[in-house]
Amino acid sequence: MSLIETKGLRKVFRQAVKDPGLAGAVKHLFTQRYKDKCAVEGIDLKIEEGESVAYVGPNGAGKSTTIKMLSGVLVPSGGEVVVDGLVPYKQRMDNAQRIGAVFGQRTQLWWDIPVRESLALLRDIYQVPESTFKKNMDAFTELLGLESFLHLSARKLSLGQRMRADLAAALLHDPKIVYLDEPTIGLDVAVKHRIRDFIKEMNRAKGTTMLLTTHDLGDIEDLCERLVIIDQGRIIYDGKLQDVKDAFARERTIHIQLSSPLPEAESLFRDLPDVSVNRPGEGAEAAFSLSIRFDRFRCTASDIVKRVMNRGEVVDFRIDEPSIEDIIRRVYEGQLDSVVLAEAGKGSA
Ligand SMILES: Nc1ncnc2c1ncn2[C@@H]1O[C@H](COP(=O)(O)OP(=O)(O)OP(=O)(O)O)[C@@H](O)[C@H]1O
Repeated sequence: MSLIETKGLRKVFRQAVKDPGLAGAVKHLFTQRYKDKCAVEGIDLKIEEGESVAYVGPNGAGKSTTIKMLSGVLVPSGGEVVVDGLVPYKQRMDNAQRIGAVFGQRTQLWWDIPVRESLALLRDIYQVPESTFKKNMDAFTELLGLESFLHLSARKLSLGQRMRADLAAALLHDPKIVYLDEPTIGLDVAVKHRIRDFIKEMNRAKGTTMLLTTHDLGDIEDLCERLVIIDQGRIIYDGKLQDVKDAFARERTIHIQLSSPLPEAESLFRDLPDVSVNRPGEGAEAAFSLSIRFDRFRCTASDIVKRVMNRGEVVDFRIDEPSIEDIIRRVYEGQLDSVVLAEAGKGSA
């Protein structure tokens, strides 16, 4: 059995239907109307020990609801969920010992006491042995740079400091699984990198299984090999991040710097389909540089560079990798349907 396994997992919320304005609120007091909102609609998910999985989707797709069911906060309306052999909503205390959770929008630290004391309280709650506590505190203090604000209360922390303290709090008891809900939201680039490095290190050194929800595509590319895309409560893609890139980002661009101008470079590629040549920059600079776009399934980067090298001296070149950002945006916008995505997933799993 996988470390995390769900079968047909569902969650239906009962939502109040109110007419707008004060009149609507008053009317609702007397004649209550409700509708069912299916937030998660039959999720089948298997996550193995040590995996790092990105769980992404547009706003309202059902990501947080899934994580809340995995962590035992919400009781499912249907289906099955087993995490490390436990049913989270039935065995909440045992489950809590094995998981850690970071919610970017909220903190689990006590608002008015110094971070150092919050962490000591968590040590007692989770009954972390003193030697583990000390080892983890030393490692986290260094990796996350906690020293300068351990004496401050959570109330006084900046967002980046708070997030680093929250990560330490979530991992203090060496959980097998960590749920990260938007762990880098609103952070500057330097703190983001620090947090990503820390997550990678925990996954690498301790084999911690990570399930990450994020709208930050840098997080996904940096931290996860597996991508699960959810939309309207259903999984529409589950496979390797690289497969999605391969299927939808066929286009590559090689930027070449030349030692002398190369006129009519277009003629070098006449026999190759789907190759186009641009000259970035202005004036003299444009004469020395080429940007060549090609379909990597129809020809290779070395084909392109070789042809240029036969006619001129190449000083430098770089290849632009496809960005996952555009692909996921297209999925969100419904441009790529589930059939096409399923095709991309063949060969993963
Ligand atoms: N407690 C609740 N009561 C009623 N409806 C809810 C509740 N929690 C979530 N929902 C609804 O369920 C759907 C899924 O919400 P969820 O928070 O899981 O989405 P999400 O994918 O995490 O979105 P986001 O990226 O915006 O955080 C939404 O339509 C939301 O309005």
